[in-house]
Amino acid sequence: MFEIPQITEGIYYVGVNDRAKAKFENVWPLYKGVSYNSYLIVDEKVVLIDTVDVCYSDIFFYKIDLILKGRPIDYLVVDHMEPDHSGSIGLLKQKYPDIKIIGNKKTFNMLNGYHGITENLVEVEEGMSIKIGKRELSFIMAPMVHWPEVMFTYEQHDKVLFSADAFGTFGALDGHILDKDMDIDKYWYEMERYYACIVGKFGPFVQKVFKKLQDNPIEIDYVCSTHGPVWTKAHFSEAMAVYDRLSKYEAYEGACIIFGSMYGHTEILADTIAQAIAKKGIKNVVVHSLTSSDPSDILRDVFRYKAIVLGAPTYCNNLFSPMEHIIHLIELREVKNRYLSLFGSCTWAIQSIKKMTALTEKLAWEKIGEPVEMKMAPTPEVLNKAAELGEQIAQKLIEDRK
Ligand SMILES: Cc1cc2nc3c(=O)[nH]c(=O)nc-3n(C[C@H](O)[C@H](O)[C@H](O)COP(=O)(O)O)c2cc1C
Repeated sequence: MFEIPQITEGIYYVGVNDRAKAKFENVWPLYKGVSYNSYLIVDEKVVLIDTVDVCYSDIFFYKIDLILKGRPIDYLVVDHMEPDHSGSIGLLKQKYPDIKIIGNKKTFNMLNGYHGITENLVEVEEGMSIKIGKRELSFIMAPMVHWPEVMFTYEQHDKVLFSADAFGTFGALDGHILDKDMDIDKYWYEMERYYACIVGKFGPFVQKVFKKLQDNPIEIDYVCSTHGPVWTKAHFSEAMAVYDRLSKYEAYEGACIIFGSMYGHTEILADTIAQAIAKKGIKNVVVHSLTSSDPSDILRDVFRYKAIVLGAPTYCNNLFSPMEHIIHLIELREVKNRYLSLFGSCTWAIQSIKKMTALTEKLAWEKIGEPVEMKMAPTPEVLNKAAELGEQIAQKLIEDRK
C-alpha cells in the first residue's frame, strides 16, 4: 500500500526528488539528482515546513492531499526563501488562501518580491515559539546560511530540528529518508560538493549558528534538512563534523593540483609535481584538468586538501581563462589557510604566473617554493624544478604532522 513516509508519528516527509535537472542553479552538475525536502506536521494545527521547486508542485500537493484529505493547512513555516524551496508558495497560497505564513522580517520582503504575498503573515524572532497542539515550534535565526532570511525551526515534542539548507547534500533520496536505514556512504562526497559550491562562502555564519546551538543546547533526535537524508543519532555527528570542518576551512593532509593545458606540456609539469609529492609519502594527491574536471569537483578538493598547486599556460599575453575562472570561484568562497604553489608555461613571454600571483593575492595563502616556469616543452632542468617543488610541498605537509 502506498504510504507517505513519516519521520515520527504525525511528521510526514512530503519532499520530492529531482533527477531531471542537469545542473543545480544551472551551474553545478547533479550526478545523482537532488531532493527538495518538505515536512508536514499534523497536530491540532497542521503545519507545513517549506515547500519544493515549482516544477514538482503536482506530486507535492498530491502527497499533501493524501494525508490531509481536505483538511486545510494552518501554517506554512518558511525557513528559506531560495526558489528551490519557496517555488511552490504561490500555488500553495492559491490552494489554501487562509494559510498563515510564518517567517521573519527578511523572509517577508522576499515573499512579497517573489510571490506578491503581504497578508496573513506571522512574524517570528529568535527564541519565539508557537504552540500547535502537543507540539510547539520555536525559531533560531541562521542568517547567511546561506541567504539573509534563513532560520531553523525546532519542534520540541519529537525533538526535531528543521535546519533549512544546513546539513544538506546533493543526491536524490532513493527510497530511504532516514540516514539510519540506508547506506549513507554515497552521500559524503555529495555533501562536500554541495557545501563547497553552495554554502562555501559563508563558513563564519555557519560557525555562528553552531555556537548558538552549543551555547543554548537543545535535545535533537532528528535533523531535517531541505536536501538529502534526514539525520538521526546514527550519523548526525558525522554530518555535523563535515559541516564543522568545512566551515572552519580545515583541510586534510594532501595536495590538489589544478592545471590547464592546450597541448599537454603543462600537464607534464602537473604530473611531475604530483609524482614528487606522492613519492614523499603523501597519500592524498589529486590532479584536476581544468578542461575535464567539473569546477564543483575541483572546489570540493580545494575545501578538502591543504596544498593547492595551480598551473596554466600563457594565453594572448594573459592567463588561460579556465584558470582565471576557477581562481575566481575559490576567491568568492574566501577559502582560508591553504598552501599555494604555482607553475606556468608560454612560448615566447610568460604572463600566466604573474596573473595567477595577482589573482590569488587576496586569498593570502602561504606560498611554498618558487613558481616553475616553462618555455614550450619541458627540459630536464624544468622537470627537476617541478620535482623539487613537489618535494617542498610534501615536506611542508609532513612538517605539519608534528
Ligand atoms: C591561442 C593561443 C594564444 C597564446 N598566447 C601566448 C602568448 O601570449 N604568449 C606566449 O608566450 N605564448 C602564448 N601561447 C603559447 C602557449 O602558452 C603554449 O602553447 C603553452 O604554454 C604550451 O603549453 P600546453 O602544451 O600545456 O598548452 C598561446 C597559445 C595559443 C594556442
